[in-house]
Amino acid sequence: MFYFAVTGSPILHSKSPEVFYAAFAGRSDLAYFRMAAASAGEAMRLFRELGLSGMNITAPFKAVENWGDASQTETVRILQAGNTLWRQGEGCVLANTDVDGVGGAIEAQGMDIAGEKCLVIGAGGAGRAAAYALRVKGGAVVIANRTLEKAKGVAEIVGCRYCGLEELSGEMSDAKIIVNTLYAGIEVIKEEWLQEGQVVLDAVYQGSYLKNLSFKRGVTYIDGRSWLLYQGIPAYRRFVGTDPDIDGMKKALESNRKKPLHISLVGFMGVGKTTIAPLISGRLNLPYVDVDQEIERRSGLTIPSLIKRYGEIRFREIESEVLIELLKREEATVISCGGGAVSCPENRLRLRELSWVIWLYARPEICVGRIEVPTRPLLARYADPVRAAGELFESRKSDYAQVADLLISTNDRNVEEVSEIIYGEISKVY
Ligand SMILES: Nc1ncnc2c1ncn2[C@@H]1O[C@H](COP(=O)(O)OP(=O)(O)OP(=O)(O)O)[C@@H](O)[C@H]1O
Ligand SMILES: O=C(O)C1=C[C@@H](O)[C@@H](O)[C@H](O)C1
Ligand SMILES: [Mg+2]
Repeated sequence: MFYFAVTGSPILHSKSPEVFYAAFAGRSDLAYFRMAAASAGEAMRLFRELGLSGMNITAPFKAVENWGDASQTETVRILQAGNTLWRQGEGCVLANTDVDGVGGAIEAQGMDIAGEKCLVIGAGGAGRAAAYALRVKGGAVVIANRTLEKAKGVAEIVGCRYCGLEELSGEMSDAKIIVNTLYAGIEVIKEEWLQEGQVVLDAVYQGSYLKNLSFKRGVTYIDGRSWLLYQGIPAYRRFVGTDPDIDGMKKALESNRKKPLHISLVGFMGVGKTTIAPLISGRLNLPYVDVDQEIERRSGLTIPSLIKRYGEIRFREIESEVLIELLKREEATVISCGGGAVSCPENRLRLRELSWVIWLYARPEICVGRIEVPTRPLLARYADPVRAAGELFESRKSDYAQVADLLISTNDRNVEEVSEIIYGEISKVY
């Protein structure tokens, strides 16, 4: 099994998993998920700990100083920013496929960049890549940023002009290609500054104000999905070593997943599902149900005595019935699952269809440290429960990875901190 992820903050909005699963074209040995992280350092630790083969990196983690250990491609060295990390031998390589993304998205519209004035707004990792891509293709580039020093720094690297945001209206008047790399919600372009014949490429791929403005002004609008596609193709080649299903990727980008109603917590035993569910429920003002507690309530037996009396197979059937019934509720609910619920394919299918699936992760030895091993039928019989937990986790890892919308590590954070991250991510998409 090979594991891939996309990391950034926020990250739940990312369409990279949809695009990569389409590119995988049904290969069952590849899994891809979103990884929440407080810093690039945390993302790198998780990359190693989870044995990932590759990772896409989005804002705000693209700066090269975050990925000090990785060797760099020539473009990364020039731009000091990267978005694609993969394993090579004992080490990792960092590349910048945003450069391909910008060129590909504009050229797919049949547009020539050479000789055209190009205005790039924002001087973060994506802005740098855009300015460089346009410059390399012969565009006359200007980079605009709120902090002038940052724009100046990029201009020096790329060999282009720079300006502050107060000069935007003037610079836009004769620009042909305008690239927005600012976060969704930051609106700096006024409608009257746009003119017919211009092309706007947006890094944002959902709910950008520029889409509507461009439509009103007769401007060609290319949304971030096209950029995502053309940066994803070379990233896939590096990750997998073969060509992706590009038509499948395009279709995946065009289709919008129906927003699920519920929020489910999955993950290994002791990771914090039961403890964190009521905290999220309080934050989002939604009811919560813990599947294990619900089974105990209905059966009048504790989970260990239920397994002892009827066996694990029967327990799994009951768990599946209860979980699927809860997922079919019409009222949005926070559902905390038992650690093994994801092993059943039908459960995984339903979880994905009907809920945002949050994978709470902690190293197996941390999980074991949090539980009372003698009360756990799946671990108590082993002389070395940490080792047994490690093996059980490995055997379920692909199930968690394939079902998860979002991984959050509980290794080094308390339950309130975990709950806040989930709230922050969910409240942006819910
Ligand atoms: N982030 C954390 N930091 C420290 N302790 C934690 C953390 N998360 C959970 N715990 C503690 O670990 C123990 C196990 O947590 P909890 O019962 O919520 O796990 P679970 O994921 O529901 O496990 P299971 O799959 O066995 O039901 C509890 O005592 C809880 O207070
Ligand atoms: O939203 C996303 O998933 C991404 C956006 C861009 O930053 C890309 O550069 C990144 O690789 C993935
Ligand atoms: Mg529990």
